[in-house]
Amino acid sequence: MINFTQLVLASHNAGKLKELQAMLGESVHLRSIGEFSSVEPEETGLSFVENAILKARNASRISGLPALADDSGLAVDFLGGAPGIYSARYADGKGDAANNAKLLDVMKDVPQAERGAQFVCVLALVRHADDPLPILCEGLWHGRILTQASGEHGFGYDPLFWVPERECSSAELKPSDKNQISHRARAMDLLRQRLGLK
Ligand SMILES: O=c1nc[nH]c2c1ncn2[C@H]1C[C@H](O)[C@@H](COP(=O)(O)OP(=O)(O)OP(=O)(O)O)O1
Ligand SMILES: [Mg+2]
Repeated sequence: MINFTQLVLASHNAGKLKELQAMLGESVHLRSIGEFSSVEPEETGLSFVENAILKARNASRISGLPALADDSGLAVDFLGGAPGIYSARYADGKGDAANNAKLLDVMKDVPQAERGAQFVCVLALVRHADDPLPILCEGLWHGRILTQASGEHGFGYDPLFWVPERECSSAELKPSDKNQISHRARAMDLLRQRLGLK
């Protein structure tokens, strides 16, 4: 049984921490791995699943506690699923603004009908660093890539992601609304079911 009062989030991304903590509610306190180490592991996997497990094991090893990791990204149909697991590194580690500028540029002549994309989130939970049976949950969120940035909320590619069911960008959604329908919300819903938290 996992002691949830001491669950470590294997992420250095403040946006993820905020969203995941809001979804989990007050019963579980997520501690950031940043409290234990500022060194980020190299994400050497070839899939979201591999990177999520790698990050969870690393955080559990460093903290000595059960760990939850989130590996996520944006898969653009026109780009054959890129940037995918490389979403955070799309503009060579120059950050969200540079990633977004590069995506807008690459997609600038692509017609509406071919601008489909999905956000992907894989959550991995390990009870300890060598856990042979990580819990894995995946969530997808379908939308389209906008031709210009819009909205101030969220993080990452949110200003470029059109949400058809709400007719606005992901960065225009109230955080509490994004947290009900996003790829991360879907993955977290499955995780809560697996853990018997709902
Ligand atoms: O809801 C989202 N809204 C907008 N953008 C998002 C979202 N979810 C993931 N993304 C983007 C951000 C980053 O470019 C990449 C995740 O990369 P990813 O390696 O999983 O996270 P990260 O490096 O920021 O933090 P960490 O690895 O420490 O958890 O996908
Ligand atoms: Mg990362």
